[in-house]
Amino acid sequence: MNVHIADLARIAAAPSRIIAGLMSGTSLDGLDIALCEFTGSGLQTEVKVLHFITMPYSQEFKEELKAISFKTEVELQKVTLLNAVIGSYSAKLILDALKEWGYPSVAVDLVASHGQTIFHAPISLHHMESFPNATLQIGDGDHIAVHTGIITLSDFRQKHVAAGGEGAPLAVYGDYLLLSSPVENRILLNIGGISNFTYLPGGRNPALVFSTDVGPGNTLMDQFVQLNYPGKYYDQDAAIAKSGTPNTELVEALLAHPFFDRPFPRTTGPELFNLNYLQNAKEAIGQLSISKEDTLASLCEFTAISIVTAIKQAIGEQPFKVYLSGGGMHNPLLVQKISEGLGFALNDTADLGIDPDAKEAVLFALLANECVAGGQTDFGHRRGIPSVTMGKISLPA
Ligand SMILES: Nc1ncnc2c1ncn2[C@@H]1O[C@H](COP(=O)(O)OP(=O)(O)OP(=O)(O)O)[C@@H](O)[C@H]1O
Ligand SMILES: CC(=O)N[C@H]1[C@@H]2OC[C@@H](O2)[C@@H](O)[C@@H]1O[C@H](C)C(=O)O
Repeated sequence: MNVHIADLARIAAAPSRIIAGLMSGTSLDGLDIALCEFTGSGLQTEVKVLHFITMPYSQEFKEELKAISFKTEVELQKVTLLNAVIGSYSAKLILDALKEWGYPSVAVDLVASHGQTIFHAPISLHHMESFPNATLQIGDGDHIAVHTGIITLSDFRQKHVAAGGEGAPLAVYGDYLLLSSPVENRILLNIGGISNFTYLPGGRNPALVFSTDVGPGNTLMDQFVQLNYPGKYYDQDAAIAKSGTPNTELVEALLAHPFFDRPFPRTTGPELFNLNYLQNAKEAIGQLSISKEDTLASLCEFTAISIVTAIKQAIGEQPFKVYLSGGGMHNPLLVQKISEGLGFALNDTADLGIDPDAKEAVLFALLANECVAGGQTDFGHRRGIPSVTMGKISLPA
């Protein structure tokens, strides 16, 4: 038997596993690494996050990623090169993080790598009837396995698409196993570049849970700041948005897109929510000279309204709690507006034992744990939530 397959069988059968989960989202700002210890699988899964770090990308690397991301036309040679580079760079960042924590790489059983989404193309975006839903994450797992010596699982979204989904959101697979409650109705709201939530009705009925993207989280605000305030990456503590006033007509124009009428679950990305989207909304209302402050205040208002509307639509009249995660939970104006819209204060996933900044990296570690040591959760025959395990396995040699 191949020694690595024997190793994998041992890891799968062991009572616990150490898995490094890796996530880099649409902000292109760095690689989140969560070193996790798992025991059990399925609804018996228990996870302890041993260490978490965001390894920031250099400005140069961010620019390389930006040049090939979310555009219909890019340099194919660059995509090919970066597929290898992101893999080997991720391996270096994992080894650097392990060194910083004083944790030996031989003690890590598996790496679970999301890769970098460079284009997300559900049918609702491309509208080409002869083509399916599709999504592309690069940063090949073989490079990670070879350079770290650790068995690596990667490219989690393709199985979801192959089985009829849009390749996202995958959050439901982890949120259901780790964070659902027998009694409390929960919304787990992640505000990254794109915002998404998981609906977890109390009682843990897998046939009722789902995750959906809502629309933009930080991405429109971040893109606007990066273009208009050289040297700034985002509107820290919402200082700029707080100094402006939302333009009601602009907010309404931003909300007037058929994406917001699509049924749950729906998915999207910066391919749709970008500065052209903002420009089109300004043109639609014939107001091209709205101040920068008012534009940012409007983007914040729009983001909050789209989130509140989608949550209310999902939850109906039941009592529920909201648990936040993702970088947007550090934007005080956005959180205040969501909280006002819902009429109560919001919790975050730390209240459920998961560091909200680490949550998505933990999710991919959990998907690897299920792939190797667990199995499929049966969500029933539902659009957008195929009952599959995900991840491709790369051996180190
Ligand atoms: N103090 C703060 N004030 C305002 N916004 C903040 C603050 N801290 C973080 N943010 C927002 O969070 C963003 C980073 O969030 P995060 O890293 O979750 O995004 P992401 O990696 O793209 O997520 P995803 O993978 O879900 O797309 C920043 O770009 C900014 O918009
Ligand atoms: C295609 C893709 O990379 N989608 C991401 C993105 O970032 C947030 C949102 O859009 C979500 O759908 C997804 O990530 C999370 C981790 C998910 O799949 O649940």
